[in-house]
Parts: sequence; structure tokens; C-alpha cells
Amino acid sequence: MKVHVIPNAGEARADQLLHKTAVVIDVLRATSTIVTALSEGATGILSVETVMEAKAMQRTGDLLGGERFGRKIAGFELGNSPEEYQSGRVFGRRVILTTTNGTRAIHKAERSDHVLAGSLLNAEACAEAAVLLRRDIALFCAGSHDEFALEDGLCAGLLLDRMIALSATPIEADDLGCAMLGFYRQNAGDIYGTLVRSASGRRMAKLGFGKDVQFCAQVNRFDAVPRLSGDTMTIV
Ligand SMILES: O=C(O)[C@H](CS(=O)(=O)O)OP(=O)(O)O
Ligand SMILES: [Mg+2]
Repeated sequence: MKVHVIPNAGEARADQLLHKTAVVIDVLRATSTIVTALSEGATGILSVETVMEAKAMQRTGDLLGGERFGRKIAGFELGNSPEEYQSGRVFGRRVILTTTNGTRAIHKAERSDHVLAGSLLNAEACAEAAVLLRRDIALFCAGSHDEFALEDGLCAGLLLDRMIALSATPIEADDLGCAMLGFYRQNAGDIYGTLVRSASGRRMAKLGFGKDVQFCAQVNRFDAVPRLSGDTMTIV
């Protein structure tokens, strides 16, 4: 099984996704939010690229969630902080989500055979689900504004580490995958510190979302593996 790492949404090419299982990774914060929302009983997450689209798609009972410039969008019920999606707020509701990087990466990944949402929060379960799908895998780091984001690379390294442990057949990683695997193994004892020191982590702290970084740094908090079915992510 081949595993390829895509460094950011802007660099994703069709040939890297076709006939594969894509695992979209946006640790800070979109896929962490999606994993949390579905673990907390949301019925599905519809990812859209624009605010207008989100408003147009809203049906009775749906919640609008997401951010622009990191902050909750005017008129939306929810921002992009995973913890907002707890305490029963999303239980039984569909969420229409639009974020700067993560939802865009999910759209780009749609050309793959299977699309999963990965994060530190569901790493083990996600690695296992991806391996069981028996396709070559694209670890699709959403990145930030078309640049590589360290927290996504760290998560790609963790997923690769778990895939190697779980797969019955050998895993053949590309060069970026090997680099991220090494980076993860070097920093496995300080996941939170690595996130805090990353550019996105520092940006989150500046915006007042330091608690989100702490939340998103939890490894294997959830077993839920969001999977795209039609246009909506649900739990497999
Ligand atoms: O809200 C976030 O975490 C980011 C916002 S920004 O790109 O850092 O301004 O969006 P995401 O799509 O979750 O990376
Ligand atoms: Mg991000």
C-alpha cells in the first residue's frame, strides 16, 4: 500500500487523489471540529466553500458553523472551535460548515474513491479505517492559505506510524511521508508543545483560541471516523 502526503490544498493534483483513499487533515481546526461534532451526535457535516452557499443550503434545523479570519461568521450559530460543538449543542442536527482551509481541502479531495477526516483526536481509528479500505492513501494536509502547516504534517506522521503498525501489507511512504513520520516520532512526547510553537498555534493564541490548541492536541480522544457520503460527512 502506497502512502503519499500532500502538503497543502493548493498543491493537490488530481493524479494524487484519483482511485485513492484521501484522509483530509486540518488539525487547527476544521477536521478536529468535524470529528468533535460527529462524535457529539451531529447527523452530518456539509462542507461548503462560501458563506453565501452555507446560507443558501440551510434548511430548518440545520446549524451554520465556520470562520473567516479565524472568527465566527456574523449570523452563524457556531464558529470553528471544536469545544463549541460539545454539550449537546449539535446533537441530532446537521451542520453546514465553511472554513478557510479545511472545507476547501475536503472539496478538492472529492475526486478520491473515499474521503475521511483525520485529526489527532481520532488518529488511531482513522488510520485503521483508511487501511481497511485497501486503496493507496493520500494524507491530504489542508495547510494554511496554500502553505504547509506543521500541525497537519505532525498528524500525517502519526497516521503513517499507526498505518505501519496496523497494515497486514507493507506501507510504502513517499519522501514527505518519511520526513513527517520522523518528525512525529521525534516529537511524540510533546504534541501540545509542537502545536503551540507552530505558526497556526501562535496565530490561534493571538486570536484568543489557545484553549482550542490544547483541545486539538489530544491524541485518540474519539473513535469516530468521518467519511464523505455524497456531499455530507457522516460517521462510518
Ligand atoms: O479557524 C481556523 O482554524 C482556520 C482559520 S485561519 O486560516 O487560520 O484563518 O481555518 P481552518 O480551515 O480550520 O484551517
Ligand atoms: Mg488549519
